[in-house]
Amino acid sequence: MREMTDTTGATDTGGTTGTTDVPGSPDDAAAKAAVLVEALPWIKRFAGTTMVIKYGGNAMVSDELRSAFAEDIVFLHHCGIHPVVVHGGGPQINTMLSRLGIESEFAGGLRVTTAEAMDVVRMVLTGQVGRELVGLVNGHGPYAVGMSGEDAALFQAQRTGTVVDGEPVDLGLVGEVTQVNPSAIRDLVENGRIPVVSSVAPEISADGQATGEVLNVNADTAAAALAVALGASKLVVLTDVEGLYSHWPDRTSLISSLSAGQLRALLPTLEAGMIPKMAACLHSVDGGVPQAHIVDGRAPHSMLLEVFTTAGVGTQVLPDDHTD
Ligand SMILES: Nc1ncnc2c1ncn2[C@@H]1O[C@H](COP(=O)(O)OP(=O)(O)O)[C@@H](O)[C@H]1O
Ligand SMILES: CC(=O)N[C@@H](CCC(=O)OP(=O)(O)O)C(=O)O
Repeated sequence: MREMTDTTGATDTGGTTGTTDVPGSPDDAAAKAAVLVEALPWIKRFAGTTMVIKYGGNAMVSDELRSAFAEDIVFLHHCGIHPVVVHGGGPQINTMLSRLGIESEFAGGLRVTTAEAMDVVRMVLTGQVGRELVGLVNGHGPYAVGMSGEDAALFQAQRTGTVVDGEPVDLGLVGEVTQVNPSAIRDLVENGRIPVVSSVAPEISADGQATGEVLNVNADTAAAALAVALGASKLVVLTDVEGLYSHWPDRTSLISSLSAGQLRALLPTLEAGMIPKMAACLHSVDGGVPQAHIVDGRAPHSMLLEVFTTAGVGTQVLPDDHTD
């Protein structure tokens, strides 16, 4: 098990093919066999469990990466793991908003969302990004089913604001998931499907009434709420950075592993997109998910390295009382 350490990010994935191995040579074959054998304990440990994989918009930057992501998801599925994908799409929303001439700003890592922007958020997440991921996964077989938090009452959300420099900020149509009804996700998983979830949610008022509005939920926050509700064995968050840095942007300060308590202490010092991301990891671990991981989605197949190798990659968050 990794200790809380700052590393340079160099990771021994144990058994990857050496550059000196000649393809097809006995050494090359032995190295490949070692990689497969190393995966065995992890397959045994996680087969039959549900993993929530959050795919950030910044990690979807090329066709190659998106295809590799779909392969990894199908790989998990065929190892007997039940992947549930929650996707983001922040940069894709930005592109559409600017194409339409709609201004957009962020506060505390969350989009200040007007009614006009909300229409675009919903359209891009459910109609564009989600559809594309469903299509890529289904290139491998009839697995993926797209859903939003509005479908089968998956999520209910209440409006939330944020605090920047001690001042409260009104975020408009932004929500925090207050209720998850995972029965539709469970039905899909039991039937061999891979749910692909967009993070918009119907609004519920403080007295429990549906308001008829739809709220924009940060995808990290939605993924954490879903991981807790599903009793997931892991939350894996794919983003555009190697993991959490204790002294961002000092690239020598990558944290390979930290406890929930250590993360709680670090959280007030974080900035930008890392705030909802690390708050989501903390929420999931506090809610009973045994481990949460931040992984660099720009490195093809980084998720497979995280799940199936001993050293893992990126940053992992563990409960305070973890034992192994
Ligand atoms: N302490 C930190 N460690 C790592 N990244 C950080 C940190 N603080 C801020 N960041 C920034 O947060 C970004 C990831 O958040 P975000 O852009 O919202 O990703 P995503 O689209 O995957 O949700 C990184 O690319 C980096 O620029
Ligand atoms: C409230 C809020 O900020 N919602 C996000 C939802 C998409 C998202 O979270 O996408 P990434 O994971 O790619 O950042 C947004 O509007 O950008």
